[in-house]
Amino acid sequence: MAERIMAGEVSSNEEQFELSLRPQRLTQYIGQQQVKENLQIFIEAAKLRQESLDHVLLYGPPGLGKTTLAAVIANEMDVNVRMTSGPAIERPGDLAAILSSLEPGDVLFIDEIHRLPRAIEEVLYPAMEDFCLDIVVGKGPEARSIRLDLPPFTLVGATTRAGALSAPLRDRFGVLLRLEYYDTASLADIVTRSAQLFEVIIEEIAAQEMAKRSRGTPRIANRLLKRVRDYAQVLGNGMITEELAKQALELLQVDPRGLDHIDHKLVTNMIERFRGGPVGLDTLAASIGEERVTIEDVYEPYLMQIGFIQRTPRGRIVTPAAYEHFGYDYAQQT
Ligand SMILES: Nc1ncnc2c1ncn2[C@@H]1O[C@H](COP(=O)(O)OP(=O)(O)OP(=O)(O)O)[C@@H](O)[C@H]1O
Ligand SMILES: [Mg+2]
Repeated sequence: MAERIMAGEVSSNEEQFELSLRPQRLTQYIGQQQVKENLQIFIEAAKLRQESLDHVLLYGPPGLGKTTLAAVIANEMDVNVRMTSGPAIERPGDLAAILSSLEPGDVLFIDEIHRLPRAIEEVLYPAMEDFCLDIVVGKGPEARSIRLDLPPFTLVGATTRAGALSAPLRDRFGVLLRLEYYDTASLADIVTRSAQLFEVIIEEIAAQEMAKRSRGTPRIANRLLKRVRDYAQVLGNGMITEELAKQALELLQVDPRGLDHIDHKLVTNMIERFRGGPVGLDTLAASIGEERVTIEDVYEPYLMQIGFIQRTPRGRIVTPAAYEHFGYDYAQQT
C-alpha cells in the first residue's frame, strides 16, 4: 500500500529526514506553550536542587513531537538520552541492562510505553520509585532476591493512548504532559523554520496555506513541505510562493482542510449510503472495506477533531459542516 501523506504516523523512510529537522532546545520547540512553561519550571527546579528530573509521561496523537521533546528535555538537563520502545524490550533482563548502564541524571526514553509487557513493567516500579533493581538469583529453594542500586535517572515515557497504561505505571510518573494539536500559526512557524534549514525561500502565505492543511501535526507539515519543495524545484525556480504551494497541494490531493481521498471516501460514503448516519462502526468498516480499528484509530480522530463526524450512542453521524464542505445539501438528507 502506498504511504498516506496525511497520516500522523511516521513512515518507514522518514526517520533520517525528521532527525535533521528536530529542534534541540526548548526555545526552538514551537507551540505547546503550556507544556513548555511547566517543563521549564520543573527543569530549573531540578537543576537548582541538583537532582534528576521527575519522571515524565508525554501523551497525545502521533507526530506531535513526543520523541523530539524527550531529546529536548535531556539537552536542557545537560544529560544523555537513551532511546528505546515498549515493543523493543522483550525480557526483564533487557531492561535491567539498559537501566544499569545509565549515568546519573540520564534520560531513558521509552516510546509506546503502553506496549511494555507486564513482567517488564514490574522491573520498572522499584527502578522508578527507589532507583533500584530487584534481581532474583539462583533457582528453586536456593533462590533469593538481591537489590542493586541504580543511578538516579529520569524516565520519559511516550504514548498515543494514556488510557492504555496500567494504573500502577501511570501513578509513578510525577509529571504528566498532554500534547495538543498545533494551531495554524505554530504550524506555519514550523514550516518556515524547516524551510530555513532546507535553505528554501518560502512566502509567509505559502507557509500558512500548508499549515492549514497539516491536520494540526508537525510531522505532516514537514512532509508537505518536503513534497512542495520538490514541485518548486521542478516546476518553479525553487522558491515556494503562494501560487506554487496551492498548485502543489492540489496535485497532492490535499484539500483546504487537510483532508485527502480517504477522508473523502469515508464521509461521502456515510452521506450517500447511510444518509449521514447514525451508522455503526462495523457496518461502516464493511462498506468501505477497512478494518474497524483502522477507522477508529487512524481515519476518524481528525474528522472528529474538526467536527465533521460525531459519535452518538446509535453510531457515527456526519455533521452539517461536513455536508457543506463536501458539497452536499444537508436539508435534503433529513
Ligand atoms: N514543537 C515542534 N517544533 C518544531 N518541530 C517539531 C515540533 N514537534 C515536532 N516537530 C517535528 O515533527 C516531526 C515529528 O516529531 P516527533 O517524531 O517528535 O513526533 P512524535 O510525537 O514522537 O510522533 P510518534 O507518536 O509517531 O512517535 C519531527 O521531525 C520534528 O522535527
Ligand atoms: Mg515518536
